[in-house]
Amino acid sequence: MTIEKTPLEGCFLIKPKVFKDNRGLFFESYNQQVFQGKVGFAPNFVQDNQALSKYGSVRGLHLQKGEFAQAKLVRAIQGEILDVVVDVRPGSTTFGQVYCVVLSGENNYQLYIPRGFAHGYSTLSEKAIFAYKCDNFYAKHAESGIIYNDTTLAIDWGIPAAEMIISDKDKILPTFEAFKTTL
Ligand SMILES: Cc1cn([C@H]2C[C@H](O)[C@@H](COP(=O)(O)OP(=O)(O)O[C@H]3O[C@@H](C)C(=O)[C@@H](O)[C@H]3O)O2)c(=O)[nH]c1=O
Repeated sequence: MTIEKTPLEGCFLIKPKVFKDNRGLFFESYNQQVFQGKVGFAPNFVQDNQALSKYGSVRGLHLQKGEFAQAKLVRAIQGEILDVVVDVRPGSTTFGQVYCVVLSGENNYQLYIPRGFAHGYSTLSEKAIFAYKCDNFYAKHAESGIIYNDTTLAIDWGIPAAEMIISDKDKILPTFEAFKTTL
C-alpha cells in the first residue's frame, strides 16, 4: 500500500498492493498500522457507508460542520467515479482549492479526506458502488454543502449537464461565496 500526498494539505491518495492469482485478487482495503505509520495518526472510524449510483449521478458537495465534521476514507468498489474534494477549512494554506481523482473498481484507489473538506462524486460508469468510512456519525442537523455547479469552483464532473442526476437537496445548496459567509 502506498500513501501519497495530494496537492491539498492533509488529503492522501492510497494505492493498495493488489495480490492477483488464479482465483482473483486480494488487497487490504484498510490497515490502521500502515496508515498511522505513513500519515502519523490513526483515524477512529465509527461509521461505514455504501451507495449505489447510476451513470450521471452527482452527489455533493457535502460536509458536516463543527463538532460533527467527518474525515472520510472513500473508494469505488465497483464501477468508476470522479471524486472531488474542496478544502474549506478556514485558515488552511490550500483553502478553496479543488482536487479531483478517478476512483474505480479497477484501480482500487482510495482517498483520505480530512475533516473540514467538502466532498462530492460523479458516476462515470453505467453504475457504481461507492463505500466510505467516516470518523464521526451522521448528523442531519449539521449537514452543509456547496452547489455542484458553482461558477467560482468550476468543477468538471465529467458528465454532460443534460445527463446529470442530482437530488432535490443538492440542487438548492448555496454557492461557494454564500457558503463562505457561514464559516
Ligand atoms: C449520509 C447519510 C445519509 N443517510 C440517509 C439520509 C437520507 O434519507 C438518505 C440519503 O442521504 P443523502 O441524500 O444525503 O446521501 P448522499 O447524497 O449520498 O450523501 C453523501 O454524499 C457524499 C458526497 C458524502 O460525502 C457523504 O458524506 C454524504 O453526504 O440516507 C443516513 O441515514 N446516514 C448517512 O450517513
